[in-house]
Amino acid sequence: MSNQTYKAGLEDVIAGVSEICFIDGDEGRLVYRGYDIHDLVNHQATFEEVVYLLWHGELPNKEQLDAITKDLKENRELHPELVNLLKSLPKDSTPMEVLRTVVSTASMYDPDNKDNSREANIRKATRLVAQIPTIVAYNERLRKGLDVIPPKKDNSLAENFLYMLTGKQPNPLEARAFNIALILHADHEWNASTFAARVTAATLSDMYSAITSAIGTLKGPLHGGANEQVMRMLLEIGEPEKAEEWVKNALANKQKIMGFGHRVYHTEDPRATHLRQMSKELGEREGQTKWFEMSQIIEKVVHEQKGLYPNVDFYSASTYYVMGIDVEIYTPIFACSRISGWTAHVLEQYSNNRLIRPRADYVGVKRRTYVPIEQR
Ligand SMILES: CC(=O)SCCNC(=O)CCNC(=O)[C@H](O)C(C)(C)COP(=O)(O)OP(=O)(O)OC[C@H]1O[C@@H](n2cnc3c(N)ncnc32)[C@H](O)[C@@H]1OP(=O)(O)O
Ligand SMILES: O=C([O-])CC(=O)C(=O)O
Repeated sequence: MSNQTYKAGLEDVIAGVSEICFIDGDEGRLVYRGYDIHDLVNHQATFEEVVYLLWHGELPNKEQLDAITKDLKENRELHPELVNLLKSLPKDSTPMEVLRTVVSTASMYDPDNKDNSREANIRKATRLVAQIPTIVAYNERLRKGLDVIPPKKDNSLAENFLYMLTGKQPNPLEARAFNIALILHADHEWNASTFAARVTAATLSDMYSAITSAIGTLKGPLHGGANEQVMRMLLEIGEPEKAEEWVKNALANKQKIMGFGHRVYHTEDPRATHLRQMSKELGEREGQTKWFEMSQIIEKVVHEQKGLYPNVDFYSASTYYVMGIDVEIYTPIFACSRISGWTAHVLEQYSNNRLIRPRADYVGVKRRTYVPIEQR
């Protein structure tokens, strides 16, 4: 074993085959089932269409889109015991801890959980995509001591999430921006959380266990947790005039700037192109341009000094902030979208399964003789 090569962090290692998502990290391209994300966004696709595409491999026709949209709408309500659970969790839990716990518990209330057929797994995936936004929005209301706002049937998934946060129907620009954000975060090949989901599924464990693994993995600040850290950084800097000096100091102190760098992209992350534009447009509309201005300064300095580009988390932070969304739920919002990709990957893993079990290059002591405790 020891003379085999390995890559720290499995960098660029191909760990399996997939037909779901393609990334060209040099060209900055992201493709879902053959469709470029720029095309999906520019043609104003809905998130529901993208969910269908990821699960089934084709864009839906009108009938198929109506059917998945109806299924997703009809499955938004949580089991009453899950609402009770949300109310009973410690008040200082983070929204990602709550999401991980409630999704894990939801498996016990899912009538299909003991059935691992593709049909049952599509029904479970539908419930997960439909209910994760409800879990996040309900918890957000409860966390603030407010009553929950039940989902509204005629809303799209994007509109409904924003509606459940405030009780107000979102304006069309916000709803469109949020729908785009959901599309952009939907899938990203074998990123850490998706890989965690696939490793769990590959033991033939159930879909909820796989998704619970994925949520725990997304939570970390090197992955989905970075979007919250970006906003905390912008809030700490406070004003555009302070941004350049702040970032230069941070870099001089070898600090990582959250929202920059990526394991796969060596150029602009194609999602950042849309999110940058959305952050600018929504900031102008809300009369809150300073977060975008600050972000632009940070982007320039980090690129000049480190040659790094913003990733998906950088401009999503200021976009959500000017939409009035609390920083604490930026990573759960990522999960509201990525659940579409996670479930697509779990379905793909089951359809062509092999246990995922790599080896470690053991570099510890090879052989020792047991020493009785009184002689140590
Ligand atoms: C949805 C997502 O998961 S997107 C990623 C979200 N995460 C973040 O935004 C956190 C900040 N970024 C990072 O920590 C990294 O860029 C990662 C984890 C995303 C990718 O990491 P890796 O591919 O392992 O790159 P690695 O950490 O080895 O960085 C390579 C070099 O760039 C530097 N670098 C990478 N990212 C950053 C950053 N954000 N700020 C400052 N320097 C950075 C590293 O310090 C390292 O420099 P060195 O060679 O002088 O030591
Ligand atoms: O691909 C990755 O490493 C991280 C990720 O999930 C993304 O960028 O969306």
